[in-house]
Amino acid sequence: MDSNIAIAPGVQSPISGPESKAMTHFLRSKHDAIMIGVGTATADNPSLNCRLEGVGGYGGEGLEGQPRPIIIDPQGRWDFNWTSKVIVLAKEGRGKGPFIITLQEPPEWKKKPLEAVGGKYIVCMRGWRDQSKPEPNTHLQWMDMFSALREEGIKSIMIEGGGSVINELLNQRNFGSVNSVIVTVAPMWMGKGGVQVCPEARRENAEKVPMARLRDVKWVPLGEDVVLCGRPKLH
Ligand SMILES: NC(=O)C1=CN([C@@H]2O[C@H](COP(=O)(O)OP(=O)(O)OC[C@H]3O[C@@H](n4cnc5c(N)ncnc54)[C@H](O)[C@@H]3O)[C@@H](O)[C@H]2O)C=CC1
Ligand SMILES: Nc1nc(O)c(N)c(N[C@@H]2O[C@H](COP(=O)(O)O)[C@@H](O)[C@H]2O)n1
Repeated sequence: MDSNIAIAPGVQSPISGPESKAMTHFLRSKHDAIMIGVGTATADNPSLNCRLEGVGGYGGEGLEGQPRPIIIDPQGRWDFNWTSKVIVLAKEGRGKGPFIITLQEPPEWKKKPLEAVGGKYIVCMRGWRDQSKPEPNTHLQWMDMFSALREEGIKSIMIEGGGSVINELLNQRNFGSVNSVIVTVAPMWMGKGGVQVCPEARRENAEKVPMARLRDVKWVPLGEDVVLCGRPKLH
C-alpha cells in the first residue's frame, strides 16, 4: 500500500496472496516473454516460468504457455550458473532458456550454460548516457530493446520489475510504449527504505504536473488483494 515492491533493496519480499499470484501466472502464460532488470535477477534468483497446471512442463505439451525470460543486464552483472533457478527449469523442460540483453559481447564461458538450455545473449550496441545515472553509456532505449526482441519473434512482453525498470517505463518518454498496467495491491505496508515504485516528477513550464494516469480502469478484488488494471492515458 506504500508502493514498495520489496522491503529493502536486494531483498525478495512475498507480497501477493495466492489468488493474485495465480493471476500473475495466468498473465505469464499469455505473453511471449517476461522481462526483469538485473537487480531483480540478482536479488530474487527467480524462476520466471508459468507454473499453472496444464502448461508445458506442468502436464501440458512441450513448452506451450511458457514465456521467454528476458533479463536486462547492460554490463553483464548477472552471476548465473547451472544452479540458477531459471537455468535449472529450462534444463528440466519446465521453462524457456533466458535471453539476456547486454551492451557488450560476453565471454564464451558465460554463454555456455545459457546456450545449453536454449537461451542466448542479445547484444544491443546503442547505449546512451542517462545524466541521472552514474555509469556512462550503459543505458538502452526501450524501443531498441523491443525491436531486437521482435526480431526474435517476441511480440508481447510482460514486464515484472523491479523498481528501476517500472519507474523508467512510467516516465513520460517511455509511457507511450506501454499497452497496459496491472498492479497488485496487498493489504500491507513495507515502510520507508524499500524498493519503491515512484517515477521521476514531471514539470511543464517549471510547474509540477501529474506524472502519469490510467484510463479504462478496473479494480478487481482477488482474495485479500485488489488488482488494478488500466491503460496509459496519453495526452
Ligand atoms: N513485488 C514485485 O512484484 C516485484 C519486486 N521486485 C523487487 O525489486 C527489487 C529490484 O529492483 P531494482 O533494484 O530497482 O532493480 P531492477 O530489477 O529494476 O534492475 C535495475 C537494473 O536493470 C538494468 N536496466 C534497467 N533498465 C535499463 C535500461 N533502460 N537500459 C539499461 N539497463 C537497464 C540496469 O542495470 C539497472 O541497474 C528486488 O528487491 C525485487 O525483489 C522485482 C520485481 C517484481
Ligand atoms: N506478483 C508478484 N507478487 C509478489 O509478491 C512478488 N514478490 C513478485 N515478484 C516477482 O516475481 C518474481 C519471482 O517469480 P518466481 O516465483 O520465482 O517465478 C520476482 O523476481 C519478481 O519479478 N511478483
